[in-house]
Amino acid sequence: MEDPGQYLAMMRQTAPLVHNITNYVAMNVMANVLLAAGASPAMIHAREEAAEFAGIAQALSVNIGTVSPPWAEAMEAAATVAGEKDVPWVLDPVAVGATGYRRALGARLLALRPTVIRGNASEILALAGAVSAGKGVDAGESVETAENAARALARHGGAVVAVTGAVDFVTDGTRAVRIANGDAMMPRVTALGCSLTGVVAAFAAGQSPFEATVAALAYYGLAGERAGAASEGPGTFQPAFLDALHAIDPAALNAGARIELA
Ligand SMILES: Nc1ncnc2c1ncn2[C@@H]1O[C@H](COP(=O)(O)OP(=O)(O)O)[C@@H](O)[C@H]1O
Ligand SMILES: Cc1ncsc1CCOP(=O)(O)O
Ligand SMILES: [Mg+2]
Repeated sequence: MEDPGQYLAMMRQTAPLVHNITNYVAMNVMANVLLAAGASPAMIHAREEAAEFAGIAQALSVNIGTVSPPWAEAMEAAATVAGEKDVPWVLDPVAVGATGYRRALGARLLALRPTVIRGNASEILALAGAVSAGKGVDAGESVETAENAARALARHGGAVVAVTGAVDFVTDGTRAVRIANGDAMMPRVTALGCSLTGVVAAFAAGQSPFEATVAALAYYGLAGERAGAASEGPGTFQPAFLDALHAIDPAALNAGARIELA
């Protein structure tokens, strides 16, 4: 992709209102990540208002990390409205293969046709119906292992599918790319995957989902590289990562993005 920076520029210009139905662990981290990137996050999960709010947001992210039945109801209602109103929505199927409850909810959310699905390799494999070796919320497989599952999910559901890990993979079922940006410290800090899903939603607001997703992943990985170079471990990585998200501009993204056709 020639100019991922243009998608960052447009996201910042729009400063989209991103509605997130996320988990207790990610709530604060994700809101700070979205603010640092230049979006406006709102964490709203009550079933009494989630659908209404999805209709006024510019993008929605749905994350099943600490889901329980009332939240699941809110997720399904919000995703339904997003579909009706052409609000792009991104599914983060956290630990979807771990329990029958999660597998069933994952299937129901998939049927509501997310615009983008972003997960680690084990989550994408499980969502596609394969057996996976996920360890709770953490991946047990390499990204390459899930590439065929990602292609099948994308072709079947019409979503852009992003598998993240050491080298990320994104496909819309026809096109596919790999993004080599990132830092090995990122999976050692909780909620950075969840927060990435919110950033993908922000980029997808009013922009072509495949290109927006690729640009968001390169931007996020580049911020991880900068934070890794500026920190000494998981503790200092977190503030350095927020600073890097804020500091990276479109020119820096174009210079640092490592995107290749797959
Ligand atoms: N080993 C790694 N090296 C570099 N970047 C990584 C590595 N593992 C994950 N990342 C990056 O961390 C971010 C979150 O992805 P991931 O850890 O796969 O999500 P999750 O936390 O949902 O499992 C992505 O930007 C991804 O590229
Ligand atoms: C630890 C944990 N437990 C339930 S949700 C959650 C956060 C997972 O965040 P991420 O997938 O971004 O690492
Ligand atoms: Mg995750």
